[in-house]
Amino acid sequence: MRIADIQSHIDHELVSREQIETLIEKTARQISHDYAGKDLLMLAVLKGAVNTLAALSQEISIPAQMEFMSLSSYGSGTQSSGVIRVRKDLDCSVRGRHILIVEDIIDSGRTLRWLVDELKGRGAASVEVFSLLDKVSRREVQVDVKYPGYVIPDEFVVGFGLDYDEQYRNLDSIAVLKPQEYEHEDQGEQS
Ligand SMILES: O=P(O)(O)OC[C@H]1O[C@H](OP(=O)(O)OP(=O)(O)O)[C@H](O)[C@@H]1O
Ligand code: HPA
Ligand SMILES: [Mg+2]
Repeated sequence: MRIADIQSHIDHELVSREQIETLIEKTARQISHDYAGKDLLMLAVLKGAVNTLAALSQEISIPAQMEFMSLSSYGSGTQSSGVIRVRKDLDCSVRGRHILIVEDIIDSGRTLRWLVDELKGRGAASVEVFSLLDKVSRREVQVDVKYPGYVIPDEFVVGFGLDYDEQYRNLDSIAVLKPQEYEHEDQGEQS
C-alpha cells in the first residue's frame, strides 16, 4: 500500500521508501562486515520489525539465522503501557550466540531495555541493536544502539511495519496520520 492509496488519512510522509532502502543497504553492508566469520543471529521484535528484518536480511551478504519474538506494550493506542507483554517467546537458546536485535522504532526505550537485559540474562555472547527509527526526544531509559536509524520528531508514525491499532502496517513508507485518526482514542486506555 502506498501513501496515495490512503491519502485522506495521511497528514504527511516522514521517511520515504527510497530513504528506507538507502539506510537499510548502508546498514546491511556494515553488519556484513562486522559479523563476517561470526555466527550471526538476527532477532526481530514482532510485529513492527517484520518489514525491516525482511528488507535487511536480503541485503546482508553473510549467512545469518533469523528468529522472532513478539513483544507488545502499546496495545491499541499511541501511549506505552510501560509493561512489556511477551506474546511469543524465542523457540531457540541464545546461549553463546551473537545476537543482532532488529527493531522498527525506539521510543521510550523500554522494549529494548527489557529485551537486551533478558538476552544477556539468557547467556548471549553479544547483543547489539539496529533500529530503523529513533524518537530520541522521547527516551525514558537508556539503550546503546550500534546501528542507528533515522532520528524522527515526537510524532506517532505508521507504516513499514508500524501500526496504529493494528492498521497501516502494510504502508510502504513512514507517515504521520491526520489528527482526526486519533480523536476516538481514550487517553486512559493503555493496554
Ligand atoms: O521504545 P518503546 O516505547 O518501548 O516503543 C517501541 C516498541 O513499541 C512498538 O511495539 P508495540 O508494543 O506497538 O507492538 P507491535 O510491534 O506489535 O506493534 C514498536 O514496534 C517497538 O517494539
Ligand atoms: O510512533 C510510533 N508508531 C507506532 N508504534 C510505536 N511504538 C512506539 N512508538 C510508535
Ligand atoms: Mg504497535
